[in-house]
Amino acid sequence: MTGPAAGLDAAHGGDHALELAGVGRRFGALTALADISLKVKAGERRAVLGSNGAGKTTLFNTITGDFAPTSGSIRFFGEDITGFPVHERIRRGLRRTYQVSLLFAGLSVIDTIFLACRGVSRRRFSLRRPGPDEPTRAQAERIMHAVKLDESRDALVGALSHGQQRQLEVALALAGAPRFILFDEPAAGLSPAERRDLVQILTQLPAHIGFIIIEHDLDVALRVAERVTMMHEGRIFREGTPDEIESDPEVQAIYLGGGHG
Ligand SMILES: Nc1ncnc2c1ncn2[C@@H]1O[C@H](COP(=O)(O)OP(=O)(O)OP(=O)(O)O)[C@@H](O)[C@H]1O
Repeated sequence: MTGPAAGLDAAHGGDHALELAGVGRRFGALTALADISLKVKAGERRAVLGSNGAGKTTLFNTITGDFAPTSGSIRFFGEDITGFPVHERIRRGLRRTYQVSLLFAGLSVIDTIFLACRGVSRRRFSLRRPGPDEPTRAQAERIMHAVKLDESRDALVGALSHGQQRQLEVALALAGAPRFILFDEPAAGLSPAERRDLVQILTQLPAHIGFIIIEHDLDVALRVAERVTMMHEGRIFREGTPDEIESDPEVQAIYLGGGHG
């Protein structure tokens, strides 16, 4: 094995952040996910692509615990989390972002990030007012810098551009000590300049934080991911490097709408 994945194998003793074995999810008669087996190494950056209704968001919901799978098992850093509630998965370092914004318009950027850091810290139930040198304040400042929002530090969330709000959502996923993040279409609705910022933010995340990104913008997905998993009608039908996926005729036929390049 060569490239970034080889180093990861050595560094993590072959450990996987995520291991899905035979995961399925039905909604009544509809099979949204069928027999999904997927391994993502610790620190790996993976894109999951597929047309509308392929099952990508359902896949995220089963990993986070929002939906229980109807079959199969899910391991997170070796631990079977299949039956765990959402908060137990968060406690172990799993994070996600949503397609639809869940931000509070009336809070400032720094307060939003601070509260997110506080919410996942062990001091969240403390009755003492946090002081100016409280460690979560410093963490909030670092995260704000990592998502390029320094200049909007005291702006209200409702006054941010759509792109800045998406950057803030990435910040929320970085609160606490994330080990793995699920990004659900973070580039949706962004301008070309905002997309470039997002690519930079994602590629500059600390190396130990792995992620899966669902993204319709191929340019973004293939630039930030080391490996790509293609889904179609609830199943995985291809996995490979961005180059392999981009030049695959079947991928082109199904996902890129024909044109066997
Ligand atoms: N809560 C639900 N109840 C019933 N059916 C659902 C539910 N969530 C998803 N589905 C169905 O499961 C299938 C997969 O949907 P899913 O949202 O996972 O696809 P997707 O690949 O994320 O699509 P998109 O790119 O449009 O977000 C679809 O047929 C969808 O209608």
